[in-house]
Amino acid sequence: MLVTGKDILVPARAGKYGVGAFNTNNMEITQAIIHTAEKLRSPVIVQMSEGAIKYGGQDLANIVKDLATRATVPVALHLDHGSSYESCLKAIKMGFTSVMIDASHHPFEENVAETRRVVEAAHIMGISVEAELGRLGGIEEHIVVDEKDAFLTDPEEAVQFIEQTGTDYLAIAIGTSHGAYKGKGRPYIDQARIARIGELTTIPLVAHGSSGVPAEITRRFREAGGEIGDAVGIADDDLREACQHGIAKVNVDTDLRLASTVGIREVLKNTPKEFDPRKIFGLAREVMSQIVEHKMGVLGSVGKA
Ligand SMILES: O=C(CO)COP(=O)(O)O
Ligand SMILES: O=C[C@H](O)COP(=O)(O)O
Ligand SMILES: [Zn+2]
Ligand SMILES: [Zn+2]
Repeated sequence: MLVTGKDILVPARAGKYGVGAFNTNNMEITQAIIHTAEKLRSPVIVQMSEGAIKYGGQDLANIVKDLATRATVPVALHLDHGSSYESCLKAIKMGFTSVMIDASHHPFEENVAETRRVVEAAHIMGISVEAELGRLGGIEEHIVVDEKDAFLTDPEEAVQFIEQTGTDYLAIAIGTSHGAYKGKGRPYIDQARIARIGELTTIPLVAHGSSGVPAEITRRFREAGGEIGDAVGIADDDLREACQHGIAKVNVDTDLRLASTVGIREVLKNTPKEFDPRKIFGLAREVMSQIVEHKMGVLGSVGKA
């Protein structure tokens, strides 16, 4: 069933488990996400970035909505990193049940004002809202922040921000970053900061940049002819702990990108005569489903629907 993000995330925060918010860009990714959720009786969030909307538009949103409506587990369709009020309203018009307004690169007061505007409009239509405070390290789609200049979310500011905006859930900067290169060794994730923000707040918290970049996937990627450097992601144990402290929405895109490319590369490499798209995208869908299954197990959302 198609529900709002709040319907899914409030019980997750209360029950101390995380719900995967997976980015989609096509039918196969959407199927891997929603069919796996159905199989595991897990709630799930399917998200589309503005880039995904540019690529797949209403066609893709309709695929998500259709699968969500026919699923018996709760599914939300969420706008990832909405860059403006207009972008959020456009997504709501397309049938999204949850939107993110990401004004985190603006000064605090402007972030509050822009977020408030979105919250007021979205709530009239029964849609829930994610906002962001603090900056992720690494590369965001709208801003490049040097690792050391990136600033993490201040707990007291988070409390003020939530009070002043009425946002339903809040993305916090805790050391994670987008993409396949999250640092060296075991990337830093500030558990004490999550715990402090968790103590001071009651709304669900959101972790961006939460792909695990599993070694087995990068190994297969290379083995099948792909080129990737010292890729590293967030450890499973770190995500488990974060969910104990208040993280309820866990964003994953990179892992599915890698998994689909591994599937496609393996078919093309191992069967050079193959040109049936169902074979080529079929394995990609299977590898992505395994990633989704693993993540749901780690986050503890299995059986919660
Ligand atoms: O935060 C994300 C989408 O908003 C995705 O993060 P990853 O790059 O770690 O998958
Ligand atoms: O956080 C960003 C997501 O990984 C989406 O990336 P994208 O804008 O390239 O679709
Ligand atoms: Zn951002
Ligand atoms: Zn993100």
